[in-house]
Amino acid sequence: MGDRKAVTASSGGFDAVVEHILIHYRWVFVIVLLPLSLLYDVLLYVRSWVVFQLSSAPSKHASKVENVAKQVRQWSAEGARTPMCTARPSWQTMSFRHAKYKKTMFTVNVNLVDILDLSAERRTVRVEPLVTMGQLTATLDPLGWTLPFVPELDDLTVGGLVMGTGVETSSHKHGLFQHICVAYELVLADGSVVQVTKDSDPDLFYSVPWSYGTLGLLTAVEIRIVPALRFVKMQYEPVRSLEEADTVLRRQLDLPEENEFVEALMFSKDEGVVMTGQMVSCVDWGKLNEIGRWHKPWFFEHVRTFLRSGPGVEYIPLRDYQHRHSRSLFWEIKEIIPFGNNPVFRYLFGWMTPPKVSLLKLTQTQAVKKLYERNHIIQDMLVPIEKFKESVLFFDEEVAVYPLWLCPFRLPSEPGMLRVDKDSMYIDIGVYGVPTRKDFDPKETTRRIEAFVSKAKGFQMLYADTYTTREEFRKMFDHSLYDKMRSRLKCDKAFPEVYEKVCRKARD
Ligand SMILES: Cc1cc2nc3c(=O)[nH]c(=O)nc-3n(C[C@H](O)[C@H](O)[C@H](O)COP(=O)(O)OP(=O)(O)OC[C@H]3O[C@@H](n4cnc5c(N)ncnc54)[C@H](O)[C@@H]3O)c2cc1C
Ligand SMILES: NC(=O)C1=CN([C@@H]2O[C@H](COP(=O)(O)OP(=O)(O)OC[C@H]3O[C@@H](n4cnc5c(N)ncnc54)[C@H](OP(=O)(O)O)[C@@H]3O)[C@@H](O)[C@H]2O)C=CC1
Ligand SMILES: CC(C)=CCC[C@@H](C)[C@H]1CC[C@H]2C3=C(CC[C@]12C)[C@@]1(C)CC[C@H](O)C[C@@H]1CC3
Repeated sequence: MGDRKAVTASSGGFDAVVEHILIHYRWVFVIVLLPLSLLYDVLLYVRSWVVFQLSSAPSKHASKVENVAKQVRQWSAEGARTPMCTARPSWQTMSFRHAKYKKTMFTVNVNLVDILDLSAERRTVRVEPLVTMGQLTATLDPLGWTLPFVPELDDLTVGGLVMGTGVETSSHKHGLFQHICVAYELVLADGSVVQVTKDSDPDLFYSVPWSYGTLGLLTAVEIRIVPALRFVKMQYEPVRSLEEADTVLRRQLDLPEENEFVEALMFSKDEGVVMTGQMVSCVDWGKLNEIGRWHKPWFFEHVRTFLRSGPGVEYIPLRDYQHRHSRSLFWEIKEIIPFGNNPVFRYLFGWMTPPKVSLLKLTQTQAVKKLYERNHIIQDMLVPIEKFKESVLFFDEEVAVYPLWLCPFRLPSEPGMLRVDKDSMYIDIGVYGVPTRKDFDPKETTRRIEAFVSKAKGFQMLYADTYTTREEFRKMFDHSLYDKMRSRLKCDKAFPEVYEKVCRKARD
């Protein structure tokens, strides 16, 4: 990775040798982690299986929520000395950083991990906040239902996606994760439990998304579901310039009835592949590609082959499609297991991959962390689709990291943090990897990118590092409804402001 030598040379003697081994041979440790990751998943699986067999989750939900409320009352009885946050340890979460505030705040156990109810009539599923995307697709897809879209990475939780955000390739039709949610159950700062919908309390309903747990503790979410078909018919269309990428993307976005899924990967600023897909129940068996099987190439490498072979069509099982970037952690896995896409490795060990993000986070050493800090960027920027070309060129000048993930999404004009004047089409530009520009500086470069995005009327995803000042942050995100709700719900002492949770200073 990038500047490995510089980091290694910064220490001397024994430390330098250890650091060298940890950085250059991290894959050895990661391979040891693989069976542990698998064991972790198996234990979760057994636990969920037992819960399902006992059908115990729905009947226990109320008492688990009461336990959350009891902790909030206890916080108040103890004098409300420090603000509250969830007790979920930082290493389990889907972001590179660890939240410092977990060590100082009053932590509330929100240990709610089950799927509660599926209603075919209402077309919704009711879940607890720690239910993961992997768990939901494994449950819903075989029953013939699925989420309108499934944010990638199996271990993303419903709570994190509601309080943060989620975006995927059907977002051009369905919007962000908040737009497929119809009701929230929350424990508020006074210990009361409320059920909120768009109609019952619009102010609270619209201010929950992007509030990062700073208005209340989420204990259940009702999410829309749609009928699931077994396969996705995929069309791959290579593009040879940014202009062409823009034209093809817009053409495909103009056909929402035909295209359930729209996504693109740019492999340089002039070369990429636009992918469109529809759910189907019949396949041309000769074109079936079960990309989720353990020995299959990493999905982004598979996509790259269409640059050589030209346009193509194939069929992918639905769940394999929904988790297509999970096995390669988008393309981050190549920094961790450089030979992971080699067929020998895939056939022998592919069934144990990916290593769990949480275990990678838990076991990463200071040396690796520093290396990532200095030579790596993980950012998602949400910009109006009109700014697409300009943004890719800007990212290219600043970091030139490829592949670049492009995911268009619809942003309705609604109250809340993401305020737009009219319903608009945006695009998520995801940059994950080692910048190849020599003058990359984690802070200064990110600040320039943030300023560009803000000027373009865009938004930064906040699981990533934000270096904005409080004023810049408030300019990017509309706080008017949020401030009103914090005052109505008396959040001042109970929860920090969003900025205090997401700014770079709040994270290690
Ligand atoms: C009808 C039905 C009802 C169910 N009801 C419930 C329920 O009430 N409560 C419940 O918790 N589960 C429930 N499940 C989920 C069940 O536990 C999953 O089907 C199973 O856990 C997933 O295993 P898999 O081998 O199919 O997927 P895998 O391919 O092994 O899992 C894919 C990924 O999903 C993630 N994952 C899978 N299951 C879990 C989990 N339980 N927790 C965290 N991550 C997970 C893992 O990270 C893994 O990487 C239900 C399933 C069905 C079919
Ligand atoms: N495809 C996609 O869209 C992807 C999205 N992401 C991002 O990852 C994050 C989700 O990761 P995940 O590990 O699931 O979530 P996290 O545990 O990181 O939680 C994210 C935020 O939500 C708050 N939160 C979570 N659950 C609750 C709850 N029950 N009550 C109150 N607040 C809660 C957390 O508060 P606290 O700090 O108090 O714990 C935290 O501030 C999101 O920010 C998402 O945008 C990442 C990768 C892909
Ligand atoms: C699709 C969207 C919106 C975001 C995808 C983001 C992911 C690529 C990152 C989210 C968490 C990241 C972490 C890592 C790689 C990139 C993510 C998966 C590591 C695994 C990189 C290696 C480190 O040692 C641990 C990191 C944990 C978080």
